[in-house]
Amino acid sequence: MQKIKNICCIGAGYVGGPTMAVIAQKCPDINVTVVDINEQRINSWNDPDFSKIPIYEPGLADVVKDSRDRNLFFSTDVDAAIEKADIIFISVNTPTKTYGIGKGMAADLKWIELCARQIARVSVTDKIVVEKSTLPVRTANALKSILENTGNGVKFQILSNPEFLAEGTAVADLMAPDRVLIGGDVATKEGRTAIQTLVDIYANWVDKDRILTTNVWSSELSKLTANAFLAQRVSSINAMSELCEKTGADVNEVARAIGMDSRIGSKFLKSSVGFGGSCFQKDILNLVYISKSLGLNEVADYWEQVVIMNDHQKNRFAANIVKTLFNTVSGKKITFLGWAFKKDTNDTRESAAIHVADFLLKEHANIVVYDPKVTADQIYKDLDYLEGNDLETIKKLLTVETDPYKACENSHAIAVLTEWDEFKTYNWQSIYDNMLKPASVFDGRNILDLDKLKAIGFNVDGIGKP
Ligand SMILES: NC(=O)c1ccc[n+]([C@@H]2O[C@H](COP(=O)([O-])OP(=O)(O)OC[C@H]3O[C@@H](n4cnc5c(N)ncnc54)[C@H](O)[C@@H]3O)[C@@H](O)[C@H]2O)c1
Ligand SMILES: O=c1ccn([C@@H]2O[C@H](COP(=O)(O)OP(=O)(O)O[C@H]3O[C@H](CO)[C@@H](O)[C@H](O)[C@H]3O)[C@@H](O)[C@H]2O)c(=O)[nH]1
Repeated sequence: MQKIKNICCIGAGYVGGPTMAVIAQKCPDINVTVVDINEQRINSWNDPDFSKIPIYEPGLADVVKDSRDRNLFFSTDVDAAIEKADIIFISVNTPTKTYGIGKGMAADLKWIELCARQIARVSVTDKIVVEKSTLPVRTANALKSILENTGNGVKFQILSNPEFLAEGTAVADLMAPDRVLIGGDVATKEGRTAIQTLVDIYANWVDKDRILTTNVWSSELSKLTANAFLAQRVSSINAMSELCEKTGADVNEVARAIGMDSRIGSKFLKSSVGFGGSCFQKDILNLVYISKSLGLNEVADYWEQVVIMNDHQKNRFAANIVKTLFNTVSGKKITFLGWAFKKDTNDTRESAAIHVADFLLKEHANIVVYDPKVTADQIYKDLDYLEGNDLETIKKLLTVETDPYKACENSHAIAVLTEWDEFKTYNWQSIYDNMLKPASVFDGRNILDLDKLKAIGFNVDGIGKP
């Protein structure tokens, strides 16, 4: 078996950065170089102040501190890292296509293909190429064709090793994963050897029973399937939340009751303003697109409903704010607590907050946002790309505060968009005293004690609450 000395990871994002930091910490004999074309991002990873690394994840700064400049390196020199690597992880973004065939559905594989062509051009020794990005099933075929047809005659083995970490718990998930999935060419000896090489790396800290090996297509499809199932649970409980509101049932009680059935399980049953994040919607739409492309229309429709339900949930949360505030929010100050798509991350991609803000801005509301980890710059960027929005107007209507109490002052209503723990510990009496009356709270995460808020004098609205 080949002794692995150098690993390269292309893409220093939410997956590449944390994943490689953990590999470097757990495998001190291997040099791990994470490369990216985004110079600013690489500079932040190399910042002498570890609190300034570009991704906020509990525990991540310490892991990076442990290995950086010892056997963990961040660089923009992609060619050099590829050249010396035995294993290359591709961990670049694969967002939904915004143009051409498959627009709004298919995964955009532009960056994946660029990586493959660069690996082929630069490589002068045999390499194992690992798909770490989430990819449509059968992408390994396209990679193989590019690597073999544009390369220098060296041999490539392609593995699929999807990442299952969730943001906010990335380090814990990487340290103790439920499973590590490795797909490869099980039909050939070289394929099996490549699979074993990657198994051996993970086996440095992951129990062998949790390392699963499959054929490459099963591995690629399992990633999309896992996200579809997880998102489906959220949409399912959110669908029930609307029914709860109409019938006097409480969605938390329903979730608890069904979750105690061991066949259903209690996780991922938290009703919310809707799921966000860069993965769920993108991956389901990709699954829908693949199914449609294969003529499986019923399969496509089944999964598309998960996204349709999620859009409905975000819309009805925003519409309920307007309705409750006497059918007009024009000129009214509404405070958003939270902007990130979930707690313990500074990631805002597809956050429900963006959608709710867009809805309320179209109703001419004045919005003030407080989020403990998201910058004002990021918030404006998130709104800038929405169709029909003009940033100058938005900046007049939406402001960002770094003090939550100030953000709530003189406001008509507070909407909780992210489940940050600190929101639970605020002095809600003092917040109430400084708001306009009637003062409303719309808890899009069901984290606040609504009875207590009601006793203070707030009008309260939770998700799926009678
Ligand atoms: N974010 C998550 O929690 C998560 C979890 C599991 C899987 N995934 C999947 O992992 C992949 C990466 O996701 P992410 O959230 O880390 O994305 P990201 O946007 O945070 O990072 C991707 C990085 O790749 C870089 N990049 C793009 N093309 C490049 C090229 N040709 N050469 C060098 N660098 C290049 C970009 O500059 C960017 O910094 C996606 O396929 C995603 O679906 C994400
Ligand atoms: O009961 C729940 C659970 C989650 N959510 C929301 O769902 C979204 C996604 O949450 P989560 O799955 O925890 O975070 P992600 O970082 O998006 O992780 C998902 O997407 C990743 C990218 O593919 C996968 O690797 C992970 O396994 C998968 O959980 C967030 O907006 C959550 O607030 C709920 O509303 N209710």
